Amino acid sequence: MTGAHGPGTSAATPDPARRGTSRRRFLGGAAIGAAGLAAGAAAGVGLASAEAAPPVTAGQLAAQREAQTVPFYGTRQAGITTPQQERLMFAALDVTSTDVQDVQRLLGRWAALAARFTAGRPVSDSPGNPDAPPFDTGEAMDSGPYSLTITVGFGASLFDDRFGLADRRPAALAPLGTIPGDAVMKPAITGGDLCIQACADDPQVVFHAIRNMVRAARGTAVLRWSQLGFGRASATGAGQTTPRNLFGFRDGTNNIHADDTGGLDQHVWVSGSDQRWMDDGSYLVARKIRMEIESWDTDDLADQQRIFGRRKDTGAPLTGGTEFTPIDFHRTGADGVPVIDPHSHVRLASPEANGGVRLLRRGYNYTDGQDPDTGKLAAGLFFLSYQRDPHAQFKVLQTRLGKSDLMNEYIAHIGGGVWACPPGVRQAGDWFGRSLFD
Ligand SMILES: C=CC1=C(C)c2cc3[nH]c(cc4nc(cc5[nH]c(cc1n2)c(C)c5CCC(=O)O)C(CCC(=O)O)=C4C)c(C)c3C=C
Ligand SMILES: [Fe+2]
Repeated sequence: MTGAHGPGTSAATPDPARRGTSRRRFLGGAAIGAAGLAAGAAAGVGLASAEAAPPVTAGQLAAQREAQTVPFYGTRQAGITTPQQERLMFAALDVTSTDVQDVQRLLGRWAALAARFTAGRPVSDSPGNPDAPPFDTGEAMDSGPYSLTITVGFGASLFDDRFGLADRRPAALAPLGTIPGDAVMKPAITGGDLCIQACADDPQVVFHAIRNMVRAARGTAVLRWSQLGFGRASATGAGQTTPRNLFGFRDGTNNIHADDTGGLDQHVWVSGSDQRWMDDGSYLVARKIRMEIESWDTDDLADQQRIFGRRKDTGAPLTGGTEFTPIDFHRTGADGVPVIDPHSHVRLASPEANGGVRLLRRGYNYTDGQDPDTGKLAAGLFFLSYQRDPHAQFKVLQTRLGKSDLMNEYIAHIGGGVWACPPGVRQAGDWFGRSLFD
């Protein structure tokens, strides 16, 4: 079903395998300089008494961070178990063409662009024709990749009767139905035929990636809604310190970490499902969750901690220990009352209360500035979660949380969606979700 020239072969998206101009040519040098210093320091151990290794400067560390790349090609998409970067831009798009070959070509163009952007390269190595708009929009021209990852997903609506894909829709992508707490989901920021999650350690790099991928969709798909995120609100890397959400609590302590391959295989990566094209993929459930931070800030510390079941300063469970001490859900106080409130967030979301259910959280804090109607800060958590089956995982947890989580007084789910993220793009010329169309 591939188009005559196959996806990804248009003039505006040259072969990503071609070596060309780096978005920032001198960065390689800067990174090698810093790495060289580190290697020199290691090699020079024997000489240490004679000559101390020069310290690595803040500038060199910043250059290293800027030059950092995450491999794009692979069996599984990056951006799912990749240690979480600092910045997010998320986009949901609707397909406007009714020709399935347009969709395939778009997925090929996106794969070629994603390969380039994640390597720190612009849309094209050519400056283009002075009488035509430039190939690349330019705002990341002086920037390295900053660990950019680009992850693409397919919404349930892509499997309607437009593209002949109805019988390829996995059971796991069937609509979740109404879940307690969903009453205020706004259609304008919910759903979408396609989604792109761009994560990097720089805000302009994620913006550039989404902007140019939306631009490359012109004539085939349009932007439906988007979201910027900052200050990763989950830890996914084993060595990452646990970040804080906008309620000020450590978030991600009990997440599935990148080195827990058994946990990831059990809870995150699809294998042997009813639609084999999804093997090595994962399902993304996103929720834009508004947080009433002004009222939260009037609540006393003891109550805030009761709501989560954890201490605000250290993240340790209220039953004692340090951040990573297992929670003792059976402990009662001298008064016979459970130390971890029966309606606390950690109890209701725990595997113990949900038949072992877990998911991988990858959320970001967000703010849309001030709410013009109320004057309050429009801020919250852009909850991103990956799993094998949203029905058996997200829905089970959110059904319990939506009914009686103490936190519900301070939050509202206002948008989001579910997308099937196919396996990885294997090599140049391959495209996102090729196995879906085979
Ligand atoms: C349906 C799933 C979940 C939603 C929605 C959700 C929203 C949400 N969570 C926080 C803050 C914290 N969550 C924490 C733990 C936690 N949350 C979920 C699931 C959802 N959270 C799970 C599965 C867990 C882990 C439970 C466990 O195994 O112990 C924590 C505690 C620290 C941690 O382990 O990460 C915090 C804090 C907010 C603010 C929020 C919506 C705005
Ligand atoms: Fe949570």
